[in-house]
Order: sequence, then structure tokens, then C-alpha cells
Amino acid sequence: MVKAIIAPSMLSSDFANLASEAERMLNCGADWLHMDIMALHSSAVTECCICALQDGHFVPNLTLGAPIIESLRKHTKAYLDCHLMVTNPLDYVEPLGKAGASGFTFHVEASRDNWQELVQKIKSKGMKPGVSLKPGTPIEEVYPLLDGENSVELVLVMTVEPGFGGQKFMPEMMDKVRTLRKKYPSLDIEVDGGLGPSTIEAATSAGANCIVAGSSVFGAPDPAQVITLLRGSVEEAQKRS
Ligand SMILES: O=C(CO)[C@H](O)[C@H](O)COP(=O)(O)O
Ligand SMILES: [Fe+2]
Repeated sequence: MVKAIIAPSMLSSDFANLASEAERMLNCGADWLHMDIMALHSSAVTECCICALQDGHFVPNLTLGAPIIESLRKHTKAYLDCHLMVTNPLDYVEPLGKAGASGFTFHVEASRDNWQELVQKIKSKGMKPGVSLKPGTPIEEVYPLLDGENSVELVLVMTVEPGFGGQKFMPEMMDKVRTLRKKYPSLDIEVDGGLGPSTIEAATSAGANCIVAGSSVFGAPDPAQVITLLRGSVEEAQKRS
């Protein structure tokens, strides 16, 4: 049976106090810390400004990168679950590996031409490879990454459009989770976006076992209580299945 993993999204934390926010979440029972890495690939700008402006931004936001992961690593031994929302994830493998990232989850939309090289490199740097997909991307797109030689070990199903915390959960994404769980019973299936006490049931009964939650955890008066509730939902759903 796959393990229940609760990963507060540090995107909702106080970035100016990242180390103490991380410690606070771990004390509240977090298993992983979810790190949202959003950036514009700089060489895309140099190579073709117009393309970069039209679609080079993987998301319309800028968050953190390897230097911050490296700084945080000095303060914690926690599993740092990095979610790469960038146009060229390959550029980030070496720096994030060096910085001390634990998981490296890239987007299938940004790696259609080089996912095999990417997975190989992620593994060679000692990180756990994962693939994510945007709401508009069909689940079938990740199958080759799960069935081949260089397979990923986690699939992150986005349940909001990537880019920002605090958005509304998209329940229609649960069909992807159900399909994936049926086909891959021992896979880590992560859900990200809009998860909290009112939406967790839909995700866990579909088969998700890794739960990313930002605003619902950081915005709660008692984050530990929310983390316990999320974990309980994964475990209850697993008992029922
Ligand atoms: O990847 C993300 C956004 O692109 C975040 O991880 C996600 O949005 C978490 O925040 P919340 O739980 O508030 O929705
Ligand atoms: Fe994320």
C-alpha cells in the first residue's frame, strides 16, 4: 500500500522566515515540504523574445530557485518536494541536485522532447523523479514516462492551473487520479491545488496518496489539525479500497 504523504506548499508560507516556517510545518506533522519553483527560462528570452513573451512563461509568476533551496537545506533535513514550473527543467537538475532537493517533479508539457534524458539525470543526482500535468493535459500523456526504462516514480496531477496558491480545486481532475490509480496501484499520486478539509475526500477516494496543501494549512488557526485531517482521509480511503 502506498504511504500517505502530506506536503504543505511553502508557497503560502512567509518567505522572509522560510526556515522557521519549514520547522513549524514539520512540527505540525508534515511529511514533505512542497517547494514551487516557477521561473522564466532566461535563454528563451535571449533566443526569441516574442516566443518567450507569448508562451515562454510556463506560469505567470516567479517564486524561488536553487539558491533558496540551498539556504533552506542548511536548516532542515526534510524531504524537499520540488515542483518545477519552468520552460526548461533540464537546466535545473544540476543546481537543484547540488542545492539538496529531494524530489524533482517536472511538467510533461515542458519536456516532450527530452523526458528520458531528464529522468536519467534526475536519478543520477540522487533525486526522486516525478512528472506533473496541467488540467488541460490528458492523463495518457504521462503513460510513456511510467512504462519505459527511465520511468518516473511520482505523478503530480494539477487540480488548479499552475501559477498561484489559493485557487479553487477542480474536481473534474479526479478522473485522471482514478484512471492512474487503477493502472498503477503502487505509484505515488500527488494532487496539488485547492486541497483542504472540504475537497480532500474527492481526492483520496479517487486514489491520491500525496497531498499538497498551501492556503488551507497556512491559513488555518491550527495547521496540525488540518494536516491530521488530510492524513486521516488518505488512510480511511485506503482502508475502504
Ligand atoms: O503548484 C502550486 C501552484 O501552481 C501550489 O503548490 C498550489 O497552488 C498550492 O497552493 P493551494 O493549496 O493554496 O492551492
Ligand atoms: Fe505545486
